[in-house]
Amino acid sequence: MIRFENVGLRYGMGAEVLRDVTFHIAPKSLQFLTGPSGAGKTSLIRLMFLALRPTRGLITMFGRDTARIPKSDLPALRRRIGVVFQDFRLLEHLTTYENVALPLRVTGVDEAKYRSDVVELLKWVGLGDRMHVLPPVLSGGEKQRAAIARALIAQPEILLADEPTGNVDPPLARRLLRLFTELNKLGTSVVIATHDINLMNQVDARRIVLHDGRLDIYD
Ligand SMILES: Nc1ncnc2c1ncn2[C@@H]1O[C@H](COP(=O)(O)OP(=O)(O)OP(=O)(O)O)[C@@H](O)[C@H]1O
Repeated sequence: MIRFENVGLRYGMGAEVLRDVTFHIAPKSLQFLTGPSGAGKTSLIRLMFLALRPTRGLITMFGRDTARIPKSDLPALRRRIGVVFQDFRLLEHLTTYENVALPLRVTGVDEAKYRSDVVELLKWVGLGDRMHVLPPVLSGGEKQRAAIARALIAQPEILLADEPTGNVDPPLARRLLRLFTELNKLGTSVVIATHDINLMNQVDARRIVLHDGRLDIYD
């Protein structure tokens, strides 16, 4: 689904933060992306979401060379990828329900067609009773789950989650992990960026490990 071949990335004139990165995210796969702080996990996720372009190397996404994808095709391609950002990026003037519904609303779909899907998904992530409040009233863990629901509402083929358990206590982290493994069993590829060893030890999944911009894979 997503393939990197000898990808390098540098910001401006700085040193390369990713070097000769080669890997493949297979359909229906589950993997952790890990490594010390500053190793390049967020940068790698931004490349996978087409929010950044590599300085060198080849990235193919759903079989297409991303360097040749016209800008006008990017929104449709991005809809096939769900992202949970480290800082949630919820819109504060919209309710939880409206935030989660937004990816569908912007495509012009009639609300009557998706209302029950949004409600069902919010219940699935445990926010059934927090649908109509604004993000400033939500706890860190609730914001986290709202961000996960928003990433999933358009039924992406792949979910990229950047430190999705960074702001929650261990029981909630385990619950979120269960949510991701359930989602994976339903057929979605999942990439979880984390440096939480305890979390990784709970699931037998592939580990993509970044060290100083280079990558090792432990299947
Ligand atoms: N916009 C940017 N401009 C310049 N340098 C950047 C930018 N974003 C990240 N970097 C640098 O790239 C390197 C990798 O950062 P990145 O955020 O990808 O690492 P990370 O593994 O996600 O870290 P963390 O676990 O702390 O979130 C760091 O040295 C960082 O300072």
